[in-house]
Amino acid sequence: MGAAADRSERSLVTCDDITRMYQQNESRFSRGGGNTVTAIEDISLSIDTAEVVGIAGPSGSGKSTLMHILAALDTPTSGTIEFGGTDIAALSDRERTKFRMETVGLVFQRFYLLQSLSARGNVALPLVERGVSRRERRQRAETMLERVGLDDRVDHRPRSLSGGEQQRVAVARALVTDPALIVADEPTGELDTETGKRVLDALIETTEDRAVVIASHDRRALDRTDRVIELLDGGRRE
Ligand SMILES: Nc1ncnc2c1ncn2[C@@H]1O[C@H](COP(=O)(O)OP(=O)(O)OP(=O)(O)O)[C@@H](O)[C@H]1O
Repeated sequence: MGAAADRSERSLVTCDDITRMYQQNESRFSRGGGNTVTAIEDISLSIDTAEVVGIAGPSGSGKSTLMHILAALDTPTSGTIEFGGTDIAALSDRERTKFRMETVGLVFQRFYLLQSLSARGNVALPLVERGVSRRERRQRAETMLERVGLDDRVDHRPRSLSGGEQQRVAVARALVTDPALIVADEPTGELDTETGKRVLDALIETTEDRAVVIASHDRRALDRTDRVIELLDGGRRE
């Protein structure tokens, strides 16, 4: 599908012909001389506000590469990505980091929770750099933990929580800043059916005013989305 045809008035994120290449075996002694791997090629897509979009495709098809670009963690080698009218590739690294912190919530399969902090402390962390007062941070973190069904676990450290509970803490942390976009890479990967469902409930329930993108191999997760973008060998499968 062409970029123009895939665009709508309510578009939050628009990618036009994005390609991401990686240099392999690059070293100081063979600068630019390594093999080039094209992870994604000429992908165009648009994501609307309040949409839940799945990204599917076999291993190596480019899902994670696309998710990193959608999350403004990485930029394409060519093509453009616009987020609410902002050209992401035109930002400096510092500006892009600031933009990401204000706009995107990340949920990855490895939860990246800090072991030294309680569940509440982990969820409150993104609010520290925003200058939110300690009292309000605690309150907002507890509200968010309640929303994901962990109100009885607020004082627990991550290592005393199950995998599913840790993933729900990660979801609460991604939601606490009220981001316009949630980018979730394999959020239910290692979870049993019931726990996976709870994680998805927490992610999807709150989508009235935000978009959610979920990359997954898990059919049960993809079935919960509004539509699925299928990748194959770095391109969109038609
Ligand atoms: N940093 C990198 N350096 C070199 N090649 C990379 C790099 N990251 C990804 N690739 C390559 O790009 C292609 C797409 O990888 P990507 O991780 O996006 O796929 P994926 O669909 O997420 O796979 P999986 O489902 O296994 O996680 C693969 O061929 C991979 O080997």
